[in-house]
Amino acid sequence: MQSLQDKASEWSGVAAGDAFAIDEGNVFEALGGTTQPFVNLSTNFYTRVYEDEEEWFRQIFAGSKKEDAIRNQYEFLVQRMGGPQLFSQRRGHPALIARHRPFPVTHQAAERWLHHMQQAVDTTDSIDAATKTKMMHTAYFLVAGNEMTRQGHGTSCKCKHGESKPAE
Ligand code: HEM
Repeated sequence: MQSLQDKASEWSGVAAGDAFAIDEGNVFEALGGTTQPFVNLSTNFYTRVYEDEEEWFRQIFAGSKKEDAIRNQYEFLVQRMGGPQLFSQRRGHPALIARHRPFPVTHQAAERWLHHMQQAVDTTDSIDAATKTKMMHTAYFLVAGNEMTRQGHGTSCKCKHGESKPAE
């Protein structure tokens, strides 16, 4: 039987090894050991989300204040990229699948999320090119993994996430 990781690779177009490249070094330290690059990235990302021209997408985030969403995300990213455990200290275990259960994370929403994250990553100068690629690989992989744990997703992904990846 195909493992969850194999499926995530197939659906996201990202090899499992590439998805975990983020763990090869300490990204937090490599970017200077401060929260600033992650604050910049999350602010950039959520500014795009909260100003999205697509109302159906904006609505998914309507229950959260932008500043709170930014903080939740950057604290998670700092921790995931090898920095202090800011997210867990304040919010507890990340449990991202459970935390996303209240939201309609449809395939279309996942595509839109990735689109904004790609744009945010591309326009955040405090992150170097190699790290940008690694971060997006991980994001594609996570989104694919999240999708397949959702009920009712009986068909496999027909779109090629890999095609919209940044050039390497
Ligand atoms: C697939 C598309 C996704 C959608 C539509 C989505 C949507 C949301 C929404 C509506 C929230 C609540 C905002 C808040 O109050 O913090 C949220 C929170 C969050 N999301 Fe996502 N998300 C997606 C993918 C991801 C991915 C790939 C990651 C991992 C990098 C992620 C990480 C987080 C984190 C850390 C939080 C804060 C959770 C908390 O503190 O309760 N999300 N997301």
